[in-house]
Amino acid sequence: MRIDAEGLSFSWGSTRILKDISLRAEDGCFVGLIGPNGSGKSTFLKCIYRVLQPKMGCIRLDGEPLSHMSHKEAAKRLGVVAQHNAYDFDFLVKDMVLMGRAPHKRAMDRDTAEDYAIMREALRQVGMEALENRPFSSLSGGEQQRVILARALAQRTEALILDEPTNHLDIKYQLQLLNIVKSMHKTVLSAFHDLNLAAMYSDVIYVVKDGQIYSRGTPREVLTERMIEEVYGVRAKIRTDEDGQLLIIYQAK
Ligand SMILES: Nc1ncnc2c1ncn2[C@@H]1O[C@H](COP(=O)(O)OP(=O)(O)OP(=O)(O)O)[C@@H](O)[C@H]1O
Repeated sequence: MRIDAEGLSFSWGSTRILKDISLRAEDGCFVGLIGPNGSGKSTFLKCIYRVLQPKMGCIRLDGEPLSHMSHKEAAKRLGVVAQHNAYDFDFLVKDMVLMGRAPHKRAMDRDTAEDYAIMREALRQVGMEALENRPFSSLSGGEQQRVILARALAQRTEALILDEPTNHLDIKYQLQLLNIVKSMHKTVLSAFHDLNLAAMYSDVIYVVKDGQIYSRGTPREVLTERMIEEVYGVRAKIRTDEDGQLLIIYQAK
């Protein structure tokens, strides 16, 4: 599924946060979104997953305006793994993941054997199958993040929006989460702070600075010493290892 954002603008009061941002994620493409703290990455992703309403602009899924779709219809097509997972009620892990099935059901439908099978498969994919009966609140931050990914996987959407999905995860699970997502060949739009991870997993990277797109292209085109200096104010060296992987090495001064 292709995701297009065209001319998105968003303000908090009189402060303009997003200034005419356009982005395209082609079908099956992993798009990384990078930029400094406060540059507008989360705000942009929230406009896509409809927590925020852009002041101007249009979001289309395969050409169809998102604003014409019901929330349920959109949730069948877009799954979300966001940064903060605060819930007013405590749920069991299995119930959290079963919530991912909701867009595929009517209001009072019971969970079917197929829903349970999909829930267990999703928990297995993130290595959490042994914890299905634990209260979500009793999990560590990283375990919670993996359950949220399992819920998005159980939703069986064509596209995933990831807002700093590896925030609480140790390096093994950062790589595991991104490997799982990458192996599914879904359309992915993911914010990253770690530029080396962005380079490893993204087909295309958009750089956001002050609510605007500063540059876009392949990791090799975008992740330059000049960009890192101009956008982050940090000196870095870009190297390529023997496997052709880009390496960003930061300079202390
Ligand atoms: N409710 C709000 N009211 C006013 N300003 C807000 C509100 N929420 C966010 N902002 C501001 O919007 C700007 C963009 O925030 P956003 O969370 O989109 O940035 P980000 O690029 O995702 O940052 P980070 O990398 O730190 O997560 C920031 O300056 C932030 O302070």
